[in-house]
Amino acid sequence: MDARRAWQQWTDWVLTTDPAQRLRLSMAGLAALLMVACMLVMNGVAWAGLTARTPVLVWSVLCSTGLVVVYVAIRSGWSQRCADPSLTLPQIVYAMACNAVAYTIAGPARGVTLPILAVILMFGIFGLSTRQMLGVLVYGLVAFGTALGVVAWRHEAGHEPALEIAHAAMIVVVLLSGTFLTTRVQATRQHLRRQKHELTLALEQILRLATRDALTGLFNRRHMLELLERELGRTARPPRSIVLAQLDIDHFKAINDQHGHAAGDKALQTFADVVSASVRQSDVLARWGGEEFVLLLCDTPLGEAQQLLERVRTAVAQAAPRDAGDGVAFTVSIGAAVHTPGEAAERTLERADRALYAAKAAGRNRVVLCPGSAAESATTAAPPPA
Ligand SMILES: Nc1nc2c(ncn2[C@@H]2O[C@H](COP(=O)(O)OP(=O)(O)OP(=O)(O)O)[C@@H](O)[C@H]2O)c(=O)[nH]1
Repeated sequence: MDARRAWQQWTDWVLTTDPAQRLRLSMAGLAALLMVACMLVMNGVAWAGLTARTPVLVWSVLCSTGLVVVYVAIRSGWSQRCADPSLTLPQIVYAMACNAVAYTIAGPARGVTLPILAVILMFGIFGLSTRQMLGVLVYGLVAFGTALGVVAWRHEAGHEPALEIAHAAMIVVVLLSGTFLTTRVQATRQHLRRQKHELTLALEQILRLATRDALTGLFNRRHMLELLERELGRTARPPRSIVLAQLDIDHFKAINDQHGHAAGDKALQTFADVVSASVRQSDVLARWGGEEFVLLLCDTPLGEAQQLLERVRTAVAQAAPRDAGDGVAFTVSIGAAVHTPGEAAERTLERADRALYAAKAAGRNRVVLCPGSAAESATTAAPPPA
């Protein structure tokens, strides 16, 4: 395979692989580089005659096997079945075991393994929980305690009790600082996660306040106008049939006057619930202000809209006495207009409003449709009451 094709394949892989998986493989690659550097140092020590070559060679084979196993487990996707697909804990446990063994076979050069222990622990800072890191601390103390014991027991070349005590102290310091740093980083990450969660909730609330009516939970006028502009501004072939309806509760002032403002509020909520339950999921209902509401019916021919609005009117008349409290009954008058392609939302709403006036003038509790274009409607809509 030529270099250009290999490069192309690699860049394709980088572009198509999930970023989290790429990060896992990069981290595993970095750990592999560290192990390879460690193996080079150990083999250099052996070649320099400071220690026996065979144990170092066997150790190198074991380290390489571990690297290959981890790489295959991550690259094949197998590791994604695990709670931590980066396999941070197994990698750290294995690397520390290799490091402790290196300490016992490196002869007088065993001090070189200690900085490597510090680097291994750094990998845990972002990937391990505080509990896991405490486990690693205990495991490290046992592993390196055993390694120090083995060196002392074998009276290795260059074994100096004072030097071993210094090594032991260094190992304890490295393990304790690694654990301390991990707990600090974990606490900071937890704090950031909590803050992020709070910000998300605050943003959701701001969005709700900006787009919803506080009393009924329906969209507010401002948001409905945005929706209308977006929906009516879309061009479609053939043009879609869109109907806009204005709904106004009849004699609402009387409800407030006879039953109090709280009963009026409850009636508005009941009205919103009843109408929402009577329309389709795709229809959009908004509180326009006071006891006025606007309903957007997309992809709805006039005949179908008439049936739907009649259903809404009947549902309101039937449901109100039951849901809004004793004696609070009300009806709704509805005026609707078909949107003409290219017409501004305000114009269609004006025509729907004129139809609403006609419904009120004709005795309320009824649906009046204003079919056709703006020009046509001027003749078909009933005039407002004198
Ligand atoms: N309880 C309550 N009342 C409201 C709210 N917003 C507006 N109103 C009241 O709604 C009433 C509207 O009265 P009008 O505009 O005279 O209309 P109406 O009595 O429904 O008469 P028609 O529309 O002609 O059938 C007023 O008394 C407002 O105070 C609200 O949020 N809660």
